[in-house]
Amino acid sequence: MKIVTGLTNTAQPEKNLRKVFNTEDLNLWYGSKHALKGINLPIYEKEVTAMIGPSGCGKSTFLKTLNRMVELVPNVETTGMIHYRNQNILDKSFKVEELRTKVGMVFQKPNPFPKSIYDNVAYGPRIHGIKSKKILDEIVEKSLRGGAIWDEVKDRLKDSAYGLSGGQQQRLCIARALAIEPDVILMDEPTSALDPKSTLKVEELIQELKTDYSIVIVTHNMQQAARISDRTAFMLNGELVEFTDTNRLFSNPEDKRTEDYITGRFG
Ligand SMILES: Nc1ncnc2c1ncn2[C@@H]1O[C@H](COP(=O)(O)OP(=O)(O)OP(=O)(O)O)[C@@H](O)[C@H]1O
Repeated sequence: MKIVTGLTNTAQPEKNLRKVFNTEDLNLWYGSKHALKGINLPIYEKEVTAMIGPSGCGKSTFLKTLNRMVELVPNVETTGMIHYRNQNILDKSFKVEELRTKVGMVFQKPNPFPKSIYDNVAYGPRIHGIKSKKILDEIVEKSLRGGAIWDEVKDRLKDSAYGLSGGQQQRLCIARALAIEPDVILMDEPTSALDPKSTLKVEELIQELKTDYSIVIVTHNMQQAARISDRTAFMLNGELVEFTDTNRLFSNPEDKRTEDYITGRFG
């Protein structure tokens, strides 16, 4: 049975890979709503991991637990463990600021700051105490190149970021995330507000970025997961139903619920 076409990625055997994150029996409640139910999920280094599943299944919630952003919502309770490179980030003694320097995030809608292109990218490094213009110039250029947008903006770095197209703004936001030299980049439906051409550019960029970064991407688009990820996690009603090599998940899923979802029977 061939369900999704265009499968090109074959993930490496898991035993050869290091984990950047590993969740153990992770549960999360929004008040009385049990949104994550006993999730055990490893995120491997320098891979693209896709999170798929129907609306409301907990994909974004899972993503936001990885940088502890979910704690900004009132009445959230989390149990279990989230290991980030062998430290439990849910441990009371763990400093969330440390995590923010290691884990960057790109959101669904491009959200540049109301600042110049240059200042958007220099923002994070400045917060981390970098003052030297020369060093900031270097970081800005390197990050914009990394975000595959340098050539388009190098002559207008002092212009407002709001003057860029939506697709350019999203690549700027990726460049802004790169400027803090993260270890992991979390992406919450990063192309859902973009046109097909910009989507393609961002997808190509994600493929390039995995050489240096570990990426977790939430996507509604199964073709996109199939195109760009090495491994895919399918969630349903707060549970992790299946997590495996993307090729395998889309061509030979183990769980009937995964098969029903990827063949479009629900969701
Ligand atoms: N701030 C919140 N307060 C209460 N419930 C919430 C909150 N955020 C999310 N939820 C609930 O938690 C569940 C998981 O939501 P989440 O946004 O993680 O799902 P999702 O799979 O990312 O959905 P979508 O694909 O629609 O973005 C849903 O039932 C949602 O209604």
